[in-house]
Amino acid sequence: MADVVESYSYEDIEAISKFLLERCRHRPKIGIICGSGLGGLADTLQEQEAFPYESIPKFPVSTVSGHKGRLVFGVLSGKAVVCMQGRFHMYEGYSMAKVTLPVRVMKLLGVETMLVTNAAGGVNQDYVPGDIMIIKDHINFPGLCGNNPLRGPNNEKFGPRFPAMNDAYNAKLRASLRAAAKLCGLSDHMKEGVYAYLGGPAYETVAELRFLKAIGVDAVGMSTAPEVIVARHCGMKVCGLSLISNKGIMEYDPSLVIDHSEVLEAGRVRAADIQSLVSNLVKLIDE
Ligand SMILES: O=P(O)(O)O[C@H]1O[C@H](CO)[C@@H](O)[C@H]1O
Ligand SMILES: Nc1nc2[nH]cnc2c(=O)[nH]1
Repeated sequence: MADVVESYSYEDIEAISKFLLERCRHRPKIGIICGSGLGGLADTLQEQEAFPYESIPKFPVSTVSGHKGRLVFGVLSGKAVVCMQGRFHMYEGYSMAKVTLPVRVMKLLGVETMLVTNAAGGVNQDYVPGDIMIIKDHINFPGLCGNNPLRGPNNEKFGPRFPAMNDAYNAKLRASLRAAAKLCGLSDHMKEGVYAYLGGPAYETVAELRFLKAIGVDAVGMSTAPEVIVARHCGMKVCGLSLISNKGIMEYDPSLVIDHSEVLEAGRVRAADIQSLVSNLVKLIDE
């Protein structure tokens, strides 16, 4: 017999989206997940209607600093959007079902296009803190060992048992991100590369970073891939951005350390640029 994996039924998710739709007048087709230190974007929405996670039935709560813990609806560049101002991570102790619950809720709210953002360590030696990487592809390390967010009974109402992931990050949206970067004068800071999702919460050892570099990883973090897999499974178009918050430490030099406050500081430094990049992207998205 199969072991038990935590899951939410379609009806559970429908009930959460109904709860939100009954209390909110926006009908967003665009969803945005704000990474560590990048939640300021949600504060810039016009006509905001915000729901603290504690107020939403069956929702997990944010436990990591730099993740405020609110679902914020509003208007950005003239379009209705919904932002997760704070995400959930497996290292917080949440199941994959909880980590990805908001994505399915967004699907039932009517979201068709998802922008996922994160803070990540630079593995590619050409990357410097402050660079913004358009995610071209990901490597889902926990997933390679079986901890995929789609593990467990498949709900056909969301998508197929065996979804394709070769086109996870939409090529047209990636082109729109490049165009948006040009519009706001950020082209020189833009990169495009492969994100590796590791479980965390420990940062990488030198050997792990050297391994990631050898296999073609450009940036590393502890999020994003589960959300993207679930979003693609239910047919959303997806694009992603990693703010390179720090350089991966590839040498045995104890004077070099990485700390979450450095990650949050990188977000503060680039906050206005990320906000203008995302608002230009939203302008370019066809609804
Ligand atoms: O991926 P986000 O949530 O942006 O945050 C990244 O930054 C935190 C570590 O500093 C980890 O949570 C990592 O995943
Ligand atoms: N795993 C991981 N996550 C991060 N998030 C921000 N920086 C890093 C990093 O260097 N490693």
